[in-house]
Formats: sequence, structure tokens, C-alpha cells
Amino acid sequence: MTESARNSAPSVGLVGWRGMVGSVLMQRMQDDGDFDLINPVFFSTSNAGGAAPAFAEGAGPLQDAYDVDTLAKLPIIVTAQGGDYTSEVYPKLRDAGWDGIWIDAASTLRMADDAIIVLDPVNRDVIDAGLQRGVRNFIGGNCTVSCMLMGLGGLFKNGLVEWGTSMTYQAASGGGARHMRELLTQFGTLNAAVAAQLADPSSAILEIDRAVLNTQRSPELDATQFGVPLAGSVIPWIDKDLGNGQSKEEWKAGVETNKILGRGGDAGNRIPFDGLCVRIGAMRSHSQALTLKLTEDLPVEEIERIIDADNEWATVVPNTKEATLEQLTPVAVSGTLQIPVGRIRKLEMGPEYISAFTIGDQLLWGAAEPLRRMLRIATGNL
Ligand SMILES: NC(=O)C1=CN([C@@H]2O[C@H](COP(=O)(O)OP(=O)(O)OC[C@H]3O[C@@H](n4cnc5c(N)ncnc54)[C@H](OP(=O)(O)O)[C@@H]3O)[C@@H](O)[C@H]2O)C=CC1
Ligand SMILES: N[C@@H](CC(=O)OP(=O)(O)O)C(=O)O
Repeated sequence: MTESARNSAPSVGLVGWRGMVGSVLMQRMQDDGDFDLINPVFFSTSNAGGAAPAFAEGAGPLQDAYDVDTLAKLPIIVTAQGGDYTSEVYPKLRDAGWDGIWIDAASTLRMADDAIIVLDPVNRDVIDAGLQRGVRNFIGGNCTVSCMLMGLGGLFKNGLVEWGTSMTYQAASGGGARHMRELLTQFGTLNAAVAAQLADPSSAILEIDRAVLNTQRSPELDATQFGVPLAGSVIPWIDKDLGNGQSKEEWKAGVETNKILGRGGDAGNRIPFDGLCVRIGAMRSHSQALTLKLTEDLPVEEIERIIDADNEWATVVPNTKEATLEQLTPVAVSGTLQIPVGRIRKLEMGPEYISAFTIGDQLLWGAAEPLRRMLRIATGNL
């Protein structure tokens, strides 16, 4: 950055930059040249005074992330530090009269009336209208919701979805770094328990199965993070129990989808959207199977065209076994910004009912990407 560009670039506070979401965010910001547009000020909850990250040449020492006076000097703050941090610091900042832009990965403020859930390829109009009327809080959406809308946004935006239901297959990364480690440790423990039999092609598979099950049920297997084994199993509950039979993750699907689309509330045009959220042993991409009732009987080719045309990341995968195996798995998608949508077909229930299966990297479109794009919007660069 030239001297004059640096002088005119806004100062942006970055909190939570070394966490898992924060690290993905920093990488994307470097990859896309976002640091050429801002003067970053790095904060820490644990190491104030320490050195700024090596990639941020010229950035001063780490600031105290709990120091409201220092934070309040900045026009924009981006945080991926987590909900507890938001709950503690955000109200103090506003109470101190700070009227800057708060961009946050945590769910804490998402449903607040004065906050917009950001997913600009889907709701740029909602974001722009919010900025114009003085909204200052821009919050990243739930990962599953963001990835689903990135894939199927075209159908929603064109008013083609009467209702929808999603059955999710969510990766360990949604719980955080420790959950990913625990999953891998469990896989290793299970493998070790039967390594000798596996090496012997003549050993009986039911013996192996029994040994694996015994290991899974053993109190020795570390399941501290998930509560029960995930390796070789699934957990059909994510986030809190709302007490009405629904998990909080399932509740988010309906409320956040509608809020992102600018529906519901006073507008009274809410789209019913509900389903079951399930944790599976994938590492970092969330998958989901959808059943949608469309508002009209469209040919599959037209549905595919609308999905494909909506944004540059949604890609239709032909509904064949070969293409599905090649392109529609968490392994194929992780680490990319692509949102493949496949298994699109009409269901037996009637010509308006379709199935679809979509996958998104939970740490990219599910967490970091909407935040860095919002930062660009806020600085007039997107
Ligand atoms: N996990 C996810 O998939 C998603 C998370 N989110 C939101 O983002 C928040 C942050 O999540 P996530 O990134 O997973 O959290 P992390 O636990 O990875 O990081 C959060 C903070 O922990 C501190 N920390 C302590 N020890 C370490 C360490 N060894 N390595 C890195 N950081 C460390 C850092 O703060 P410091 O530098 O100040 O010490 C860091 O900013 C969540 O609470 C949630 O609100 C949103 C969408 C998805
Ligand atoms: N709940 C998601 C992670 C996530 O994005 O959560 P939140 O809605 O709190 O940001 C998961 O566990 O897979």
C-alpha cells in the first residue's frame, strides 16, 4: 500500500484472528488483497502487547481486546472471538457511545432487530438498505443456513419456494478445533483396537465389528467434546435443546433463512423451513439433503438453470452416480468456495416437489467469507 493509500484507508480492529474461524478469515483476506484496503489493528484477549501476526507487516503490537477505549477509536471492528466475547464487550462499546460498524461471526446478535445477517450474494439488497438506514451490526449467519442459501438462493430469491425441509450432515468443525481433534483421535483409537485383525484378510468381519463397538462403548474412548462417540456413529442433535422437541440449530434454519431473505416479521411472508440437524464424522464441510415444495411445476432443466445462474459459486452437479461421487462430497468441496448442488429431481409426491443435496465448506461460506465480504462492502470495495 502507498503512503497516501494507507493514510486514507480505514482502521479496522480484528479480534479473534488466531482462532479457527479467524485463521481462515485472515487467509482469505490475504488471498484477496483485503489488507491493501485497511489499516488493521490486531487485538487479543490473552496476549496484549504481544507481536501482531507475521503476515501483517507494519501492524503495531496486539491491543487488549477488552479495552473499550481503544476499540471505540476504530470505525470498524471485525470479530471471530466468539459469543462470550460479544456478550461482554459489545454492549460496553455501544454504551460508551461507539457508533462504528460491528462485523461478527458469533450468533449472539444475529436475531436482534438492529442487526443484519450478512450473506451478500443472497441479500445484498437487505445489506445496502440496512446501511442506508443506519444499521451498524452485521453478523455472519449460521453455517448450515449460509451454505444452503448460497446453493439454493436462486430458487428462494425468485419466490419459487413454498416451503422447505433440510436434513443436515454437519461436520465436526462446526463444534470447533477440539471437536475435530476428538473425531480424529476416536478414528485412531478404533483403528488401533482392530489393527491386527484388519491386517489379516482371513479374520472375521463380525469379530472386528464387535471389537469396534466395544471400543466405542468403552468409557476409555475420549468423547469429552461431543459427549458420545462420533467416529463410526452419528449424533442427531446439534446445539441446545429448546425444550419443544427442536434443537437450536434446527430453529436457526427457519428464523435465519427468513431473516437473511428479508422475509417474516411484519412483512408476514415467512417461508416455512424446518428439518433435523445431524452431526456426522466429516471434517469441515456441511452437507444437507433438501426437500422443497416449489410454488410451481418447473422443468428440472429450468430449476437447474436458476440455481446455476444465481451466483458464481453455486454449481449444479448432474444427477448421475458418476458426477455425484466425483463432485458432491465433503472431500471434494472442503477448502474451496464452490457450493455444488446435486441430486435434483422431482419427487413422487407431485410435480412441485423436488429433492436436492448441497455441500459447503463450513469455515469458508459458513463462517469467514461473508464477514470479509461485508468488510469490503463497509469500506466501499465490493
Ligand atoms: N467453529 C465454527 O465452525 C464457527 C464458529 N463461529 C463463531 O466463531 C467463534 C470462534 O470460533 P473458533 O474460531 O472455532 O474458536 P477458537 O477457539 O478456535 O478461537 C477463539 C479464540 O480462542 C483463543 N485461543 C486460545 N487458545 C488458542 C489456540 N491454541 N489457538 C488459537 N486460538 C486460541 C484465541 O483468542 P486470543 O487470541 O484472544 O487468545 C481465539 O481467537 C465461535 O465462538 C462462534 O461464535 C461461527 C461460525 C462457525
Ligand atoms: N452450529 C454450527 C456451527 C455454527 O455456525 O454455529 P453458530 O450458528 O453458532 O454460528 C455447528 O455446530 O455445525
